[in-house]
Amino acid sequence: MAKHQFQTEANQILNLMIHSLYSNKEIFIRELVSNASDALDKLNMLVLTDDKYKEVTFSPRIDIVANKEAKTLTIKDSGIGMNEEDLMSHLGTIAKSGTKAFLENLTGDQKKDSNLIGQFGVGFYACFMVAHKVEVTTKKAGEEQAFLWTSTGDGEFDVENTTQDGHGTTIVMHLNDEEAEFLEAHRIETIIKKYSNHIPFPIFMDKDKFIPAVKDDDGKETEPSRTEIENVQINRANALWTISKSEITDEEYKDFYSSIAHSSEEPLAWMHNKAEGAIEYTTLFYIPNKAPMDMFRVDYQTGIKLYINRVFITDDEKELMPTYLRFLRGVIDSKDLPLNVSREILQSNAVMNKIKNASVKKVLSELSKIAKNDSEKYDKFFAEFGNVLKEGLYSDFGNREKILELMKFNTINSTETVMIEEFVKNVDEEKKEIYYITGKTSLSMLKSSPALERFKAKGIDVLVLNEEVDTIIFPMVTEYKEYKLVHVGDAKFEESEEEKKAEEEVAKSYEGLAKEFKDALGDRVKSVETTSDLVDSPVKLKEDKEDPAYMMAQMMKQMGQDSGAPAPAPIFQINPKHELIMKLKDSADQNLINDAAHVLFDQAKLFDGIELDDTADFISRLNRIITKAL
Ligand SMILES: Nc1ncnc2c1ncn2[C@@H]1O[C@H](COP(=O)(O)OP(=O)(O)OP(=O)(O)O)[C@@H](O)[C@H]1O
Repeated sequence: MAKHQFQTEANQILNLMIHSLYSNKEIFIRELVSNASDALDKLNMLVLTDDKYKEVTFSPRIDIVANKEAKTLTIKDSGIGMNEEDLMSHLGTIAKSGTKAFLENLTGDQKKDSNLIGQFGVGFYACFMVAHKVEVTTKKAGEEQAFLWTSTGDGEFDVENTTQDGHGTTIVMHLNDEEAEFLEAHRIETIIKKYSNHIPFPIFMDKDKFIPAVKDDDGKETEPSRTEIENVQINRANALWTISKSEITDEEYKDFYSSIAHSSEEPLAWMHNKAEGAIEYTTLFYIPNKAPMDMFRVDYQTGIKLYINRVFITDDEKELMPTYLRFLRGVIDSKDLPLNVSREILQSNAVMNKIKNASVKKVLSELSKIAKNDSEKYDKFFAEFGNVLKEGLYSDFGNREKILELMKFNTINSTETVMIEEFVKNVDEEKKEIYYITGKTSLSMLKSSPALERFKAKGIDVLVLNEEVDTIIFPMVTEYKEYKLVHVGDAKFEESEEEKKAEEEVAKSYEGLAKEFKDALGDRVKSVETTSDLVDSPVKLKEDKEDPAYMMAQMMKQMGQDSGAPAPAPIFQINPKHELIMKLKDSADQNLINDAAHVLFDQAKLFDGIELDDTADFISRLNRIITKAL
């Protein structure tokens, strides 16, 4: 017998199972049955596609045996099984991507952490919530040697050779005294119906069967009533997605979600679609209630399982759906793909691509239906997944218009978010320009940005995009139908000849102050100029989009890289109609002009959500100005 230590993260999860998580213990059955079902899926595919497994018989079943005397619960499957190497790596270390995120998100608060466990497939280790000792006997299909893995969950596990008739895995859990409920047939059956009713393989269990008394013609009892033990199938074992929609109840849809998403929460919505025609396929997609914890990690786990004619192929293929729909959970099943499809083939397979493209269109149109018919639900969806969906605006050019129509926008004129179809109703029909502002600041701050003043003065509504991703994505979105999307900084309004002339004159009369500001600020600004865009604010910053450094930085940003180079110097714009600027023009106090140039520049940066280089300098200059004013 060889003793081994659990890897650190495995140990942390184990400790948590044993000492912290007391609510919703029943999910350990879901987790083990789901592993058994995965093991059957894997063997099914190998038997059908790999000559090495030609001799292996595939007779799929899962058995649950409760032994009240010995206080053991056993879950047995006739799946792929594990060899020594599998046992060591799968049941001793944790390689799952979500694990780290799970451990990082733990709060130490029992209640909150119990909820987290629901969002996260806890896997095999969940059995230690109810058992003080677990024995796994297993033999891999096509191999000779069987192994026994034993652990009491105290940091170590043993692996030794053993014998076993067929291939597959048997897990015996020695239950803690207070967990006797999990030995009751009706309790187990309820749990199976709740979480595992629609896994595609049958689950069997012994159940008491009541045999009524036998009576003769006179009504005299010839045989007393008795109970017999009968081994029965306790789940429906039908792949839910293959059943027609009208025959599936909401409860069944929800239960299936719970088994495939390992979640105790209800899904927000589901979409079940059967396509018949040149290519036949079925999809069943769910939108979860909450974003998966690993959604913004590069190593996120996919939630779509691919089946080929009901044979499970993979649940680890990120190409099945575009990454901006990575929150979806569900199934794609098609008869029209080759069973021995490899990952490379899958990615370039024309049938798969057609299924993928049609599925994306379907999901987007279903989302649009929800947005129209159930705005409350849609708002919930958008709050959780809006920023992920937004990624589609640059990664899925073909569906850009549809994705844009699924966005919810803040605008300067509305207190609630609006959708673009609504928004364009108020856009000038001649100019056909949709104006937007982006910035990494709070919504209220961005709404009061000086750059919006001329729009407010003209009563023109503007989309206010204050998420960091917006600053990267929206410069790439230039059109919506016949409308142009224009950044507020690039918007041009027609001016009469007189207006232009007047502006030129104003600019001339401010040349002196502009030069003094430029001298004071040096390389921090590219140039200083007057602007007619401002109403209430004295100054604002403008990016010089012609500057090669700006273009370079923008390109790097779009590729998701930070160039590390300092941001290119902006153009500093001053408002000649503002009292402060007018007074500075007439001032002869060079020190004051110098301080004001710095304070105003910093003020403009703050409005744009840019951190100050030297806050102490800003404060001391501001204080000097105030002192002078007193
Ligand atoms: N009954 C089984 N038969 C064969 N292999 C198994 C069985 N149970 C577990 N395993 C192996 O152990 C691994 C770890 O299982 P665990 O339940 O901890 O995580 P998982 O199933 O990979 O992830 P998740 O629970 O999130 O789906 C599995 O991926 C599988 O390789």
